[in-house]
Amino acid sequence: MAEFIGSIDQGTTSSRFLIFNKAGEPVASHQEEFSQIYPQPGWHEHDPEEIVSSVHNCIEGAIETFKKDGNSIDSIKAIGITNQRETTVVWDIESGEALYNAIVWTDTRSQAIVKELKSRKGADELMQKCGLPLSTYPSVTKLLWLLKNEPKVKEAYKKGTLAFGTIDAWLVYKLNGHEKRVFVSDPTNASRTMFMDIHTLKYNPELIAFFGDDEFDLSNIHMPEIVKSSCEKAYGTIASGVLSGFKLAGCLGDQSAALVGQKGFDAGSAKNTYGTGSFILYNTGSKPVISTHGLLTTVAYDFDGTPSYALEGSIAVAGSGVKFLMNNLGFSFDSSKITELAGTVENNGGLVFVTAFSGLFAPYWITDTQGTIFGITQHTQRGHIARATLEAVCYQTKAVLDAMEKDSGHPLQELKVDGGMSNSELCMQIQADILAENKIPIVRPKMRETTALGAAIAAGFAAGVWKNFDELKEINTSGQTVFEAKMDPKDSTKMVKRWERAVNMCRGWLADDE
Ligand SMILES: Nc1ncnc2c1ncn2[C@@H]1O[C@H](COP(=O)(O)OP(=O)(O)O)[C@@H](O)[C@H]1O
Ligand SMILES: O=P(O)(O)OC[C@H](O)CO
Repeated sequence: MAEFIGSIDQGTTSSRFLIFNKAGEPVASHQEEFSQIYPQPGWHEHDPEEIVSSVHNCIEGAIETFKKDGNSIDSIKAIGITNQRETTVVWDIESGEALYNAIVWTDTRSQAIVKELKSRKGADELMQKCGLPLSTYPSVTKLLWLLKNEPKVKEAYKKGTLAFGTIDAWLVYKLNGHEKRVFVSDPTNASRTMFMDIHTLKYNPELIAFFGDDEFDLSNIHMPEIVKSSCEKAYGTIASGVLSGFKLAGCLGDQSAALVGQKGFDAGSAKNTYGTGSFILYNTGSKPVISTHGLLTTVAYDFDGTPSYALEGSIAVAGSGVKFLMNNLGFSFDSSKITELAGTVENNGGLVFVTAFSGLFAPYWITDTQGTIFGITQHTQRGHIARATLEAVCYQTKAVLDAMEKDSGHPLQELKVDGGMSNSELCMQIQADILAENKIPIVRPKMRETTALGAAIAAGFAAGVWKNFDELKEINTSGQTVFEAKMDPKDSTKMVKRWERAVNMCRGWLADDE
């Protein structure tokens, strides 16, 4: 009988469920967008219950197609989970009820907390221990904001019933049903909290103590047990719906999942996923490399207790810039039309859009700024703004790749790409052009659901559908598109210099009390 693997992909803007065959081809899928809640400038929330119900809906939708095509659900051997990382959920371990909306990774409300933490003794050593710099991005600062500002959260802390988790932990907990109390997280997700020691893949009491204070001892909060990314027993089974009783057997944060789905298993291979944000992961093998050039150190995957690590360049705004032009400025109703609009002009017309909606992440880490457009004249058209929005991601990608080259000492051979925005041919060509001096080809696979594929691989290893990396070799290899630079490197270098000038000019826009 044919064997299939299910994959839950819980992203920042939508949830999906895909079913893959052993050749790594998706045979059925369903996708659902959910609400983006922006209560104040800089705040970004999701409803945790809506996230769970969107996942259930996607499972039901994909299974309907799967069955209609004559397949039996008994041929689904296991289910993997991949998810937006850092996004923070707090719930009461006694009731299983969420105590606040999920605070999304893009949210910058914890800026004052970050500033205070940076002044504490030991702040300089955090990076060596957990691989992340102090910023509003990791989960810990969101948790601290909730403890300090939300009475229900404080109350649960005092009662000793406060549970904290990233989206993977919340989903596994809810899919299993509250009664079973399956409370786990994998190292690729746990490494994004700042509580996990990047060297041991365990919670580090020194890190937990660093973030506490006289009022809050964080060791009193229930945190998920960290288990391998691929594991038949730890993740439990789905408790309700059409896949009730089916095993959850793998879990990876979405950016790690994309690296796995792109089969970036060799040290030196790298991918960029252009989704809501854009995330470049560079496999550094079995040793964590701590960046001295503004990158993060993260766990790439841990299938069998011998983890692989990656250097990461996190860019906060990619597709969300496209969505901003659509939803806030009314430029179009469809993402692909933004690309068309950008194609109506030959160049950016002198415009640089620093899309710093959450400040600028890697490799800059600038917090005292906001989105800024430079170079507007009477000549400026909507097409120029659309083009500058696409270019912003590509400039930041170049800055990250240059930092990776410095940290690793090796130039990158090729950049594998995926994610919603990689559907834009124009954007991928701009990317290749902006990298003209680096001569890095952009390689886009035909099947671009690589994040979901990565989670399916994690679950498939646990269920014995695949046994080793060699068996994955042929998956998703045909029909790739390669984008090479067409621009003269002298011209792209000029563009990059203008971008760097714009980045420097936007520093310091936000005053201390803003
Ligand atoms: N043709 C396109 N051109 C530009 N952006 C696109 C295109 N298609 C999709 N996108 C953008 O990609 C993003 C969705 O990508 P996806 O990988 O699904 O993100 P996520 O996993 O973060 O939810 C959206 O922000 C959307 O605007
Ligand atoms: O939703 P994405 O694909 O932009 O990914 C979100 C990241 O995991 C945040 O770190």
